[in-house]
Formats: sequence, C-alpha cells, structure tokens
Amino acid sequence: MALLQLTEGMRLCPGPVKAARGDERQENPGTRLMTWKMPICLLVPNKVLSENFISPAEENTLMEGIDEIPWDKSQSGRRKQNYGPKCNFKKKNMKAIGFTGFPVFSKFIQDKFTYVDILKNYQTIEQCSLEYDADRGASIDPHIDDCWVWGERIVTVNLLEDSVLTFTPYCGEISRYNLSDVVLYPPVLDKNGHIIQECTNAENSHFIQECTNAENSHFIQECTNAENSHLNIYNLQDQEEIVVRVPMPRYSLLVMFGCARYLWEHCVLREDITKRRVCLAYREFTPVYLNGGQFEKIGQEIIDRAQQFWNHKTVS
Ligand SMILES: O=C(O)CCC(=O)C(=O)O
Ligand SMILES: [Fe+2]
Repeated sequence: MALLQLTEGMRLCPGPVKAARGDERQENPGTRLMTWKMPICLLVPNKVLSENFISPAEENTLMEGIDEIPWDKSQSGRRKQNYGPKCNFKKKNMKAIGFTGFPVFSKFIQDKFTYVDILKNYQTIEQCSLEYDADRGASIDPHIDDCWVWGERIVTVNLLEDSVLTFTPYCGEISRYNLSDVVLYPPVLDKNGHIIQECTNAENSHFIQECTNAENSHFIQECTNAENSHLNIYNLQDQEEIVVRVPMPRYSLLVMFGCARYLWEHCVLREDITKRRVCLAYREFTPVYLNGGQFEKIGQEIIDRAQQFWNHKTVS
C-alpha cells in the first residue's frame, strides 16, 4: 500500500490562530481556510497519510455498524463510541475491567494495518468512533494525546467528508499531557518513519536501555535541535503564530508520530466540518506496557481483551 509523505497541502499561516479561525472567513465567507494567499510548504516530518485506505463500500459497512450503536455525548459538540481500558491520565491509573474488545464490523480496518509498513507490530488497544456534526458546531480543541499510556503512533481513518487537522507548535509545560514520560521509553520509528527494529525485538530484554541512549531517543531533544527541526528554518519568535494545515481526505488513513505527535498540538476547527464527519481513532500502548516493559502484566491483560471482536447485533 502506497504511503504518501505529506509535504504538499500544508500551509504556514501568517497570523494567529484566532484570525485563522474567524476573521478571514467573515470577510470572505466563500473561501476555505486552506486557500491562504501566501502558502508556504512546510515539511512537518513524521506525518504520513495513505489516501483511499478504505473504499466507499467499506465506508458504508462501517457507518451502518457505527450508527446502529448508541453514541455517547463528548466535549465540544462531539459524540463518541469508546472501546479501550479506562484511563485516569492524571493519576496514571488504568483499568481493564469493562473493556471487551471491538465491534466485529470494524475488524477489517485493524486487519488492513498489517499491510502498512509504518504500522508494523501495531496492536490497537483503544478504538474510538468520533462524530463531528456541523449542526452542533463540533470541534476538538488543541491538544497532544496522552503520552503515559498511548504510544507513538496515533492513527485515524476518515469517513463521510474531507476535513483538516490543524497543528500548532506546543510551547507549554513538559508535565502536561504526560509529555515528560516520552524520554522514559524508546521511539518506535526513526525520523524518516522507518521502524527501529531493535526496539521492537521482544527477545532483546535490554531494548529500553539501548534505545533510550542519546542517539536514538528523546524526541523532544532530537526534534528541537537545529539540524532536525523544521521549526528552526523559520527562526520562530512567536511560535504560537504558526499553523500547519494537514488535509484529511475522506477514506484516508493518517498516522501521526514523532515530532508531529510530541511537539505540536493538533485540533479540528469547527470551520472544517461541513456537514457530518466521523473518524475512527486508534491508539497503541507505550513500550512500558509491552513485552519486557515495566507494566507488561497489565498491558498483556488489556492486549488479550483487545484481541476480541464482538457482534453488536447479538451483544448488548
Ligand atoms: O478528529 C480527529 O481527526 C482527531 C481526533 C483527536 O485528535 C483525538 O481524538 O485525540
Ligand atoms: Fe488527538
């Protein structure tokens, strides 16, 4: 399956996020935020997108199943269906109880992950359907997905309409989002998006120590040094004014990792929901929950549950 490295279609927007969200649209209600007058292509390393990951027929199958399951209300006008362990990110507490795996109609998506190089050894431990309805003004605020339990590769499959993931550099506290935990475990992918083999070799009991050496690990240092960081190209004074717009076409798969995962916050703006968008979001464990990791035991219990698939028509 072909994977496109996303270098085009990203826009460096001159101006604060607030202006990007509202002002320009009010002046020009017909224009989309993507059509900036002075687009500058910005290579954000470590974001990969596979277009047409699923077919229209597969989307139909998914949506039929999804809409037969009740939705839960979520924040910012979203609705969700969440399958995974219960996590308290502040207390760093995780419970397997209540997690019974995933709806069987969505299994083919996880099966397809096997053919994506960048998703080698990807074991989903959380799958979440998210619905954004324009009538409810749905959006998701800028954030970084938790770094204590959720691993490097965050995957989304995009359904029903094209949308955009908007990135802004994160300049806040390292304690937020449990970002400080990132240095405690090895990266899964190098900066070119290649799997770091030694780190996924379960037989190598010292893999954590090996891979947390200065050369391989510590994304935060690695990505902010002059050589690797594309942020530095622009010699940013006001980092909060940088906005990168990443298209998420309908039917596509998007994998966020490395710098895009740890150094940028991402959000979906209300303006980028035309009618109704649904996405499936997938998460894997951080290495401390995997083979040889400190919390392998609870990790294995959850992985056993994550390998179950149930029929929503026969299970209540
Ligand atoms: O809707 C999306 O594509 C992003 C969702 C997201 O960022 C999240 O669930 O953490
Ligand atoms: Fe997220």
